[in-house]
Amino acid sequence: MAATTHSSPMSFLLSHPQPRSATPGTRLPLRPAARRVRCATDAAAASTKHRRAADENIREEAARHPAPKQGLSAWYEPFPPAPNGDPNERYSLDEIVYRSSSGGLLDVRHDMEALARFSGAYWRDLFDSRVGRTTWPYGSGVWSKKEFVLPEIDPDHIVSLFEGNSNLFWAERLGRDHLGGMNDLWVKHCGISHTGSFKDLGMTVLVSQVNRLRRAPLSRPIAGVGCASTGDTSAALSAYCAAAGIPAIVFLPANRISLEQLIQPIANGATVLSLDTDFDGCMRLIREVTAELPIYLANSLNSLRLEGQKTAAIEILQQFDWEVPDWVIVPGGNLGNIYAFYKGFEMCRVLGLVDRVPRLVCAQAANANPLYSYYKSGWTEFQPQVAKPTFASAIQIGDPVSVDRAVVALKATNGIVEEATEEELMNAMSLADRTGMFACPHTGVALAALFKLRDQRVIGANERVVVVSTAHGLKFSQSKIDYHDSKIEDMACKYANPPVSVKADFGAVMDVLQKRLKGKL
Ligand SMILES: Cc1ncc(COP(=O)(O)O)c(C=O)c1O
Ligand SMILES: N[C@@H](CCOP(=O)(O)O)C(=O)O
Repeated sequence: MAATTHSSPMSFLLSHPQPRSATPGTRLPLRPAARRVRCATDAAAASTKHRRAADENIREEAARHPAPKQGLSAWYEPFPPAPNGDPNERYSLDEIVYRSSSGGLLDVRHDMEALARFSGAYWRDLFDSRVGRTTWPYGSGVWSKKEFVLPEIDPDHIVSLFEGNSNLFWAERLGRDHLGGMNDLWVKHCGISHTGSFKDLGMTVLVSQVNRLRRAPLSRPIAGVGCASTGDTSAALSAYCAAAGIPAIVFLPANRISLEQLIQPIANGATVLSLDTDFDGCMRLIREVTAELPIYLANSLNSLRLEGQKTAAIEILQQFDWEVPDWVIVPGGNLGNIYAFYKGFEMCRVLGLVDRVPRLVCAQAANANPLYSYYKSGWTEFQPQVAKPTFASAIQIGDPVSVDRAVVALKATNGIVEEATEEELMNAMSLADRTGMFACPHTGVALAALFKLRDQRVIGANERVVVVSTAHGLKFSQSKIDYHDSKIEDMACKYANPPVSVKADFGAVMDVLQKRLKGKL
């Protein structure tokens, strides 16, 4: 489904004006008012009583107050445990290993007995006490749950941009006016985040562990960190590596990611390879390359990532004051995230922070729906596919690495898989925008699944539902431009709202406005 280039009222949106810059060599004079503000601020700072010495930073301060040792630990185990495999197969998180001895997936396992020495109420209170602080590293929504993530990592090794703590938005109008009077519909805005997607949550964990491995005493010879990407993993990897001073290498499918996503790793100084293949092809290549070169693999095949991503589930519980929603709807591509959500909810259940888990829905684009087809076959036959282009370009994935993880998550939560056509996902996204959001097409996929499940009466009007918004809509502005331009082949673009070209003349402007406002005045 290609959008056409042409001249129209929207075409001004296609050319980007150059930002104005000061003439090279000229220095902008510091205005006297600004100078005054600075002096006043300096004086205020001097009189403020610091918790730490003025020459100490928050990392150093944290090092002076080490958390008490709680005997917690985590390691890698085969996922799922192989029936005839070695029951003792496990690896330290300090090993560089992505696959079990039988070639299967790995999972990070926590010492649940050690965690269970503390009550659910203890963990709830601890996590609540850290929200909204700047104490290193707990100002991060991920590291505020450090004990459930990487309990043993030294805070000094953590690479964090204080990610997480994202908005849980009450979608009042969307639920009430467009979903049959739903009164408890929420959108978890994981994309309103440092690099504009939920990938930040996992990347802080992975890059922190790499940082630990590279530094003394482990001093592992890791030359860089690499990933294949449909645009969001690469953005997150590049930003966290840049923050840590670690080289990043990203493999991108040429012409299949948005311009905004492409510029992110370029700006962050990553080595960007644009490859003439799709995401699945990039994934195969990065796996081969990381087996040959000392490049650490950052895709969610590496289960470290999911430890960070699972904190979004814990955060949702926390934001509802530890009440469990009825449904959580997650758009799925490589399928790590749906499992991460399950893992976060299940860990809280097992440790007594809550008493049940929500039902999960994984939503796929119909053009890239291998999990949906698998689900529809009654989980009998998984067929990888060549995914077709979709406006939800970050989930154009035909051979997801975490398919087995997704099946575990869905079976354990009495979950559902839904799909959305291009028209359904773009309409759902655009309708959500009309109620005050600025959703990305992937969120459109999840919203379209909700519309279907409401129509089928699977989800009730009074149930508490959370739709996970995985990326910021601004990363996908071209798809919105195409939609509002109504020039997408075979799509009615029901909610298109193009700008109106009007002569700069009072009468002409009045005519347009009167027509628009007819019956509304
Ligand atoms: C914006 C966005 N939404 C959803 C997904 C799906 O997540 P997962 O690959 O973990 O299924 C991805 C990446 O695949 C993504 O970038
Ligand atoms: N949407 C992802 C696809 C790769 O997923 P990952 O979670 O396995 O890294 C991306 O943005 O690259």
